[in-house]
Amino acid sequence: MKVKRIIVKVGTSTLTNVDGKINLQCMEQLVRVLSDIQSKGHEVVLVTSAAITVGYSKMGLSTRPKDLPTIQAAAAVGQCELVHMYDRLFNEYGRTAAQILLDATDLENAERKQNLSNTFNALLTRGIIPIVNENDSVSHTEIRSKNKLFGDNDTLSAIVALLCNANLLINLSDVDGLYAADPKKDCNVHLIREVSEIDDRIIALAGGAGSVCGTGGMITKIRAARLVTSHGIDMVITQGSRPKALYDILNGAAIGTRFIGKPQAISQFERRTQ
Ligand SMILES: Nc1ncnc2c1ncn2[C@@H]1O[C@H](COP(=O)(O)OP(=O)(O)O)[C@@H](O)[C@H]1O
Ligand SMILES: N[C@@H](CCC(=O)OP(=O)(O)O)C(=O)O
Repeated sequence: MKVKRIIVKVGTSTLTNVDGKINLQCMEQLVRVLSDIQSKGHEVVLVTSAAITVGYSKMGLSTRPKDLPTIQAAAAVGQCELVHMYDRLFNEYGRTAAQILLDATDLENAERKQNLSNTFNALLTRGIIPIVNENDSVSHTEIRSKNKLFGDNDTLSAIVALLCNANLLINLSDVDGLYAADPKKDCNVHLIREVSEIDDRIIALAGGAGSVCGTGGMITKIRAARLVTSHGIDMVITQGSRPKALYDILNGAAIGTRFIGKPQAISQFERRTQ
């Protein structure tokens, strides 16, 4: 297996149970697989959602709050809980994790963007696993989606993939990949295995979020795929409840839906390791 720099994004629908609490079985398996992949020499960045959902559940609320201050308070509570659990689990496997919270303004400013890129490189080259989320308690681009560039963790994961010159972006969701239509609305649709061109036809297949806690749905995943593939990075969407599939993906198996990076654009990291 060639050494790769991999970004793995996991969605709220995968990481939480219906009551909003962390799905510990899923998180444990994911951390175990990521730790193992890292032991094999790969560099791993985890982009995690679920802070808001885990937070409002821990605050004793039964549904997602509607007002911004309470949503942002929930994000603060949930992020603390998420990172505490990730840190404990990565420690169990002898790994060191680090938290990075960012928002659009960090990337608009050249100096902040460079600092961020340097931080990722410093962590990754030391074998530390960055755990990334949008800084929801400070910014509200994600929550209100005013900013079209940023605004959800699918997009965030794509931006992190570019910033880190990653080789591969893997998006773990509650579906097996991109279907010909939303499989929660039409159970007869087929899974699309490979997409080499993200055109209007592909964009038209994508619907919104499939659960109350998911925010972007398939459309933000396709936009993320369009961003990374235009920079030569492949993206795979697959089922998050089976993290062991990550081994097969790294071995080149046809798992989920693979969006093929444009061949003319090879990432700097690829050039470094060729
Ligand atoms: N064409 C499609 N193929 C697959 N899933 C789709 C499609 N259109 C809409 N969806 C919905 O997108 C959902 C995944 O997005 P989302 O709910 O935001 O999850 P996550 O929390 O993983 O980001 C699926 O559960 C599904 O209902
Ligand atoms: N930053 C938010 C996640 C927003 C988001 O994009 O969620 P999802 O669609 O589940 O990936 C949080 O941590 O709750």
